[in-house]
Amino acid sequence: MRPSASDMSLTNGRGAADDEIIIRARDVTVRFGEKTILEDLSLDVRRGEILGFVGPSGSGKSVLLRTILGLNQKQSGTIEIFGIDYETASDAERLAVERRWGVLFQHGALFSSLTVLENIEVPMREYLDLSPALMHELARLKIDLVGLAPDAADKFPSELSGGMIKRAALARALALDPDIVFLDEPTSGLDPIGAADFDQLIMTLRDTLGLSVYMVTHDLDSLFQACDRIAVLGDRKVLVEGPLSRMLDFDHPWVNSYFHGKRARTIAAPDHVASLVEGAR
Ligand SMILES: Nc1ncnc2c1ncn2[C@@H]1O[C@H](COP(=O)(O)OP(=O)(O)OP(=O)(O)O)[C@@H](O)[C@H]1O
Repeated sequence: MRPSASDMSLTNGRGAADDEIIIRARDVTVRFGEKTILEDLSLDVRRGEILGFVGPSGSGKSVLLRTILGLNQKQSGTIEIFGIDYETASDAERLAVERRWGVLFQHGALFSSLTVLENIEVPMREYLDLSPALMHELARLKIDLVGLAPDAADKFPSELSGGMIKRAALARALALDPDIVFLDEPTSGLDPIGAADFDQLIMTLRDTLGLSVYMVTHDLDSLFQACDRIAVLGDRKVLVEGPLSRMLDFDHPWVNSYFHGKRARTIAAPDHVASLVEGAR
């Protein structure tokens, strides 16, 4: 059963007890031409936590995600992931880091010409040296892990619902048994029950696999019910990070309107949480 919103206002989840920092960003500045997107930004992600990353549209959430993944250049600052600075790392170190993360890009980003099984096998082919039979077997385990029916394996993305696409993309992100997954807007486009189911899956994976989760989201339900900690991006840096209770106490116009707005008040109401739990059954 999902924890209640009031439970979630406390520091919670297995990550809270374990302070090991697996991503440490310090004083990160990213510019595109004259435009500064991130300036002296610092952020920690701890092992075993679900960190929700939120902020106004266009504030730079995707830019930060891409910068952590080494897909964007930064002008200054450092980002260590598993204690390794990806930018200055050797090829072997980079490979080792890449094998420990999985990414679910916005809209799933599955290869449309490949089946679900083949999509999940893409990272396995890239990073592991396994026989086709073993890869098939592992890919089928991932399909089961994310709650898809076995017959999803042979379907193409065009044959899947939005929720199934998210799950298939998550299965691909989990292909290498990563320590951390990066999720960019994982519940966007899902109906509330589908989104609640997906959040529940993420929480189960955190609890059973000890997975750390970095989740960019606009979804207040996810922030209130799934995230152990939240970080808010604004004014080119992390304005505040901590459990939900910290967001609720933090005095900043955007943070106030987001976490105390009408929609947030509805979500925080226990009846709403109960109805979501009931609906997800
Ligand atoms: N490669 C790029 N070149 C130039 N500008 C870019 C590039 N990538 C992102 N930007 C700019 O950086 C800013 C932040 O974009 P980003 O996509 O990170 O916002 P976001 O917070 O993820 O927004 P949303 O919540 O709407 O997805 C935007 O003004 C965007 O136009």
